[in-house]
Amino acid sequence: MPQLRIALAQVNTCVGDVAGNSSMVLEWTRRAVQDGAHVVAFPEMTLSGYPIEDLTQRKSFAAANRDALENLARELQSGGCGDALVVVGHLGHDDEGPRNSASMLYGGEIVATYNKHHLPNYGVFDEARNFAPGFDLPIVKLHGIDVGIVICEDIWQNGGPVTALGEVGVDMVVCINASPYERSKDDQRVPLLARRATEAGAPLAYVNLVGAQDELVFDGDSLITDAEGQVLARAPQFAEHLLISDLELTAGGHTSTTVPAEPGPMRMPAFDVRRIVLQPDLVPSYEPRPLPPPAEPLSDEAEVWGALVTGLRDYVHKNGARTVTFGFSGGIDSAVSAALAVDALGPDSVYGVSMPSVYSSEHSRSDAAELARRLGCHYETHPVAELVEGYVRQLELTGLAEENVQARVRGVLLMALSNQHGHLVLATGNKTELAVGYSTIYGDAVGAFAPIKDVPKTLVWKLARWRNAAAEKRGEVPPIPENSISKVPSAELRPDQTDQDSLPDYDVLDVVLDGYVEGGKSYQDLVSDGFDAELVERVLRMVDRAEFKRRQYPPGTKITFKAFGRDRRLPITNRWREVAP
Ligand SMILES: Nc1ncnc2c1ncn2[C@@H]1O[C@H](COP(=O)(O)OP(=O)(O)OC[C@H]2O[C@@H]([n+]3cccc(C(=O)O)c3)[C@H](O)[C@@H]2O)[C@@H](O)[C@H]1O
Ligand SMILES: Nc1ncnc2c1ncn2[C@@H]1O[C@H](COP(=O)(O)OP(=O)(O)OP(=O)(O)O)[C@@H](O)[C@H]1O
Ligand SMILES: NC(=O)CC[C@H](N)C(=O)O
Repeated sequence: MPQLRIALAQVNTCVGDVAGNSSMVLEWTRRAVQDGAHVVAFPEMTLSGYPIEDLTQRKSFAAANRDALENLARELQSGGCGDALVVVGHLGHDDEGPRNSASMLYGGEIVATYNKHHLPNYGVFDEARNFAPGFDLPIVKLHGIDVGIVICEDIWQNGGPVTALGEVGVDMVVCINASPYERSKDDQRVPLLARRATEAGAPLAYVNLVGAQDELVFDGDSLITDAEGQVLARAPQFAEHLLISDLELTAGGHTSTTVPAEPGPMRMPAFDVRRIVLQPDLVPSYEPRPLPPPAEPLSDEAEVWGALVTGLRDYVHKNGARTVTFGFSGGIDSAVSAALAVDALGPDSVYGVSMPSVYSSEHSRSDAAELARRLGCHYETHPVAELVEGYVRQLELTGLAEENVQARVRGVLLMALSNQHGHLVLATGNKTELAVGYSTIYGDAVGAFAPIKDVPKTLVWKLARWRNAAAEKRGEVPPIPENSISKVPSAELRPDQTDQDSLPDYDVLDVVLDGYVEGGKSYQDLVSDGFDAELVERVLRMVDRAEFKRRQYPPGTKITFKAFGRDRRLPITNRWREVAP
């Protein structure tokens, strides 16, 4: 039976760094070829990075991609990798406009290019705005094996190129991806891949991007299934990885180049099938190796933690910074943000600041200091009482105006430290606070990046407990002081304030928010679910009114199905309310 050694290069690219991304392809292909790989596949839009948004409109950027691709083909050949089929994603451009393309490089040439057919245009994706769809279906025969190529969304829609490949006949499908992480996404991906492999009647090799780009995190989790959809090999999540597998493939001797005509919206117009033969019937002789054991999927909390660490680390490093600073209040949000920052950047890159006001409790200082001690990060104290008093006296402030000045003075101090020392400022708000507008705009909401902005408050506590338990299991000191987890949450902006003075209990609030924001439920749906009508009305009003605050909040890592921002785009000026006033 013909054998093919395939390498899936699960790499971390950077948007716009065409030269760096090309060097990465060269280096990883060399490694794969040294290990005997015949096919090496890289993720979607490897040369450009993903997503590139309106960079697609820059002809100079498309030209740089084209030059890099041609150079790459030559350099692979001169570097001794010319006998491997290298599949690489890049920005294409032709008479129809920008394309989301995958080219196949072999023998120093670009032997075929496939343009993504299904362009996702929902949630965080705007590909119909950015690309023209493709209808070419190149199938490359290497060592007698027919290899078909598709790109990410092509497997998420019924019909289209995978159906067509199944009908004309292929021996293997390579799917290159930039599939963003969200909780439980692999519950969808794995059955989906199984369905498409069955439809194509061939094994499916799925290579995904890893790393983060602005608010999106790509988890990797590349895998290979057999023709029945059984997982044969699987790469770990949130780590670069070269997954090399020997596949026993049946050479089907397919010759058809026409997809049987079958009317229907998914099949119009027909695909232009082209078969390209690279090495007629040459089957290399080599000793097949057993498949590596598939990587185990992570638990829910481990997966979320991995996503948050990756999102923060790549945002900081890819934007040229090394250090971060933010307020350590002794509360749970800043404690979890600090543990994440230390896991992402190392303790020497994290600068915690305690900024007590006249209303700050003793435990806010001692818990913050204990957090810094456990994490081994930098820590200093800058009291804000006198600075706040200056504003209060001069402007004769009272009530909420006085409360918010405390949060704003802290914001000013952090921005000053950022300017002085070059740290990025982190905003520590969680998804629940963002939903209901429970933060002070230009106060605790200042920052470059908000690592937990898509994490509901109840999940923040769960993650804190999980992170501490994981440390204990490894024989390490749990990073988060128990008191920060168990204390009653408070903004400490006035005497004896607690979050529950202004908000419903977080356990209930998070369920209502999940229904309204992620589930898209109406007021009536939520009342029918059994929630108190007055409570639902109050929560929905808070959410609707806070759009202006969310729009000005810093970017942060998406982990849920519907994160605020690109996933949920609402007008700021908006008089529509779910419940009539
Ligand atoms: N549509 C709109 N577009 C743009 N701006 C709009 C606006 N509507 C109001 N505004 C402006 O927004 C401002 C009011 O918002 P803002 O100043 O934030 O004040 P506000 O939302 O009234 O109060 C902040 C709330 O967050 C709580 N808080 C503060 C600090 C930390 C925490 C925490 O737990 O982490 C919680 C605090 O206890 C209080 O309940 C005003 O200047 C108003 O003019
Ligand atoms: N005394 C303080 N010293 C330093 N930073 C503070 C202080 N109080 C608040 N902050 C900053 O403002 C953010 C908002 O905090 P606040 O205590 O008002 O509410 P919170 O949402 O309960 O957050 P946390 O759980 O971190 O306390 C904190 O996460 C912290 O970064
Ligand atoms: N890059 C893409 O086409 C991604 C879309 C796809 N539905 C996914 O999330 O995996």
